[in-house]
Amino acid sequence: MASSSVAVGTFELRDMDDVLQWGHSVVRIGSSLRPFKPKFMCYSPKKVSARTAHLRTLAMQSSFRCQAATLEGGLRTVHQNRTSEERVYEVVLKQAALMAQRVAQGSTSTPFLVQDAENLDGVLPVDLSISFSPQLLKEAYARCGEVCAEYAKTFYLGTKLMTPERQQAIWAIYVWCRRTDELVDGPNASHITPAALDRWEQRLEDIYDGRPYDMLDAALADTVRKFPIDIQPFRDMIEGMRMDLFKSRYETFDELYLYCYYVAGTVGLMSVPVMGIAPDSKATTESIYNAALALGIANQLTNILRDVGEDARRGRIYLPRDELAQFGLCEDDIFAGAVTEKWRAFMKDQITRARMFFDEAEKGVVDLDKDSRWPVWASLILYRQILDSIEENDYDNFTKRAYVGKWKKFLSLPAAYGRALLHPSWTPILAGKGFS
Ligand SMILES: CC(C)=CCC/C(C)=C/CC/C(C)=C/CC/C(C)=C/[C@@H]1[C@@H](COP(=O)(O)OP(=O)(O)O)[C@]1(C)CC/C=C(\C)CC/C=C(\C)CCC=C(C)C
Repeated sequence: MASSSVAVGTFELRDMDDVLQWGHSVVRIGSSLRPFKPKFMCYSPKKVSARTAHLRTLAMQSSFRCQAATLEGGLRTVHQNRTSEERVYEVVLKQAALMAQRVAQGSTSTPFLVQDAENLDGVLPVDLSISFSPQLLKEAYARCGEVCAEYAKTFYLGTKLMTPERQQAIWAIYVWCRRTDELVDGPNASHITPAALDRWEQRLEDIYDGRPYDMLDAALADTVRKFPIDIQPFRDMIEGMRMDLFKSRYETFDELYLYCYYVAGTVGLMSVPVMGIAPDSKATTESIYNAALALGIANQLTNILRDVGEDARRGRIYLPRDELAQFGLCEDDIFAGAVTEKWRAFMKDQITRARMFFDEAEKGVVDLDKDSRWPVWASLILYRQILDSIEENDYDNFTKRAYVGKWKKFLSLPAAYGRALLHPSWTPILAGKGFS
């Protein structure tokens, strides 16, 4: 799309006001009856009480009004006076609007059909004239499944519970994310330049235009043709990899939040349209996307807290410099790697914040389609336990790698399965009884 406006059905969304107005009304169509107020997380773990939802909404809307959102420009456009969270929220709104369009058209529990794409003119850049050979696609998806099984065995097993269309789509997305990550984290990372990432982005555009470069790309091209997955989260993940090329220090949590969105929050946004929303969910599409975003952020924060020592040995510090300073710490303390009382206090705060993001994510899992809940719960529970393990290591994340042992992992699976059985309509009854 070349313009800054987005056509959704018969609507033309020109700026953020339009998106807010349209999004807030449309996301409530069908099963989504409760208006959703964006609840921004509190950046400072010290101020857990946070601002009121009313103030948050007002602040967000007035800042949105001041600056018409350039949706197409994504997050690369310069946005003054807005927090990263507000900027990322624009992307959430756009994804939710796309998905809501799908909800308005019928059930989300079946794959998005190609003919539905005609009703989203301009939103999904699909070329309906292109069709891939079914045999090639079968092989392509099978290869994606193999890669997924090799890198993420437990997660792969979880996807086996999903419908064949969904599991294949998740594998294709997984493989693209893994390959993107490998560009800056894999064996050839030292040869990767911004120009190489630009080429990777061009290849992504080609995937969306129905011109895949190899068979793994073909699987993704087929997936984005079947499901209402917008290109923006994919572009943003590449942007995160660009950030990793030149940035090795983070001044504030706001900077870190943006990085976490780029490399992990995006995964949540890509996954929701495939996983689907439970037909009996009463939640708004927007709130479910928000939960998915929160899970990505929580995972990435956990990853960062686990890998402090390893990252420091590569010259990288992801922990916000201003928050370190609040605890009387500086980057030399990280390189020295001493577990002091100051360090423990700092880590406790960081862990509290990561858990807040997990809590936010948990609220949305129940609203996913029933077959998709188990792998999400499994990955959430397993990743969340890494935080417990950092505590068990007495906050020594310089020399010890926090991990979840085989037995704990094994026991988490039935726990995840049990939670996945929870029905969206049961949550009001179970809330307050320790099941939230
Ligand atoms: C069910 C499920 C988890 C689906 C997601 C599948 C998927 C497409 C995963 C792609 C993951 C990937 C390869 C991302 C590339 C960037 C990256 C490496 C991010 C880090 C992941 C962990 O990486 P790594 O393998 O290096 O970790 P280990 O060292 O082995 O521990 C991240 C930390 C981010 C991963 C982010 C997610 C999995 C997002 C999950 C959110 C959802 C699936 C949305 C769920 C919906 C609701 C409503 C809660």
